[in-house]
Amino acid sequence: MIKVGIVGGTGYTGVELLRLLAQHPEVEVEAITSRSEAGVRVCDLYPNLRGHYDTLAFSEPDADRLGACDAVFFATPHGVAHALAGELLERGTRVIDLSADFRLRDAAEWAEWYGQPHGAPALLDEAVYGLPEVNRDRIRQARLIAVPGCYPTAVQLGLLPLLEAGLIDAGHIIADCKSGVTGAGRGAKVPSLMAEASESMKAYGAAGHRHLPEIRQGLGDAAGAPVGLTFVPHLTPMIRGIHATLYGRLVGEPGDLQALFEQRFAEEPFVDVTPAGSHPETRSVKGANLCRIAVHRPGNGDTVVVLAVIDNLVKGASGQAIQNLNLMFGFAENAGLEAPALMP
Ligand SMILES: NC(=O)C1=CN([C@@H]2O[C@H](COP(=O)(O)OP(=O)(O)OC[C@H]3O[C@@H](n4cnc5c(N)ncnc54)[C@H](OP(=O)(O)O)[C@@H]3O)[C@@H](O)[C@H]2O)C=CC1
Ligand SMILES: CC(=O)N[C@@H](CCC(=O)OP(=O)(O)O)C(=O)O
Repeated sequence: MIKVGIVGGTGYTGVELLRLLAQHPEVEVEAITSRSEAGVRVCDLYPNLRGHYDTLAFSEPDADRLGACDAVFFATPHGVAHALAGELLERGTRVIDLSADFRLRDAAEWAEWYGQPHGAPALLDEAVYGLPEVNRDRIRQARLIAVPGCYPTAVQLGLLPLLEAGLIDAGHIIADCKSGVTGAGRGAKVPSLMAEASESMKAYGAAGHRHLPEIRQGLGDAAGAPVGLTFVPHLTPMIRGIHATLYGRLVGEPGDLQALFEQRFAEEPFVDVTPAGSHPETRSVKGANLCRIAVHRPGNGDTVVVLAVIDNLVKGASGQAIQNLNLMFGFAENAGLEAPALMP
């Protein structure tokens, strides 16, 4: 058994880590932090966890307690992991950061998009981008993981086969994405109110969202050259889920696209290429650490359309974070992540 800590345990990704880790055979949650709920028992705030963590209580973030853990997850707003990660690594604790603090390789680009100076540029060289479908071997050796964002996970997985094979024009890619409201976190915000978000749908960030540089970085690696990407996120009246509709212009004759996708992900435990002609639904991945992908070529023309769905809190955050932990510690990659999706 290893001991883990969670910084930011009251938020949606924090409690999702707890839900998934309750089924993990190799992990014990040693510490969970919250400044606002310190002293409160986890099962009193989250009744779904009654019977699982009955003695575990939130505590103030404390470097000594966290530093006694084998690994610490940061499920916190941007900037928090910058301040604590270096000290934890020095104590021998591995760090898995669910925020964007270590996702961009360039500290100046991070500062530009996140509106504050990068707080730990010296750690960027060793941070590994935690997308196992691309970086599995590096993740196994890593001490510091930057878990990909939710939109970036769906968009990159959906486009990797096409870009790696050089089958689409990398200069003109479109990612039209929809998210459920838990993507905005648990903090009270007017756009997340039921009366604002239900029975309606809106785009946001069309002129430039902070996930744009992260997605461009990953797709550029896959293509071997900078990519041109239009990314437009939308807020939809779901609790969980990301739906990405991805458009690329084919260059030349692509062959069998269904076979290409099936072969690319044949060995991937958490990517499901759905049958030709299918349209995966967000509810088919709800609660599961899974990306389901369908590929279409309308009218046999020169546009390829990829549909990718994930649960933003699982493959888009906490499940993917645990997948990284499993690789780092040599556990079965699916430990704690075996539950199928919740339907209906
Ligand atoms: N929601 C999603 O779908 C996804 C979220 N992420 C990222 O994961 C991170 C967490 O997201 P989410 O769970 O939605 O966020 P929430 O807003 O729901 O929760 C944030 C948590 O961080 C704690 N916190 C806030 N400020 C600090 C601080 N300065 N020091 C220590 N703890 C702090 C809060 O508790 P308290 O204030 O009591 O200490 C709370 O527990 C974010 O970076 C988010 O962008 C990534 C992928 C998907
Ligand atoms: C619906 C909603 O507001 N979504 C969030 C992104 C979700 C997310 O988790 O972003 P990170 O992974 O980078 O933290 C947003 O658009 O900012």
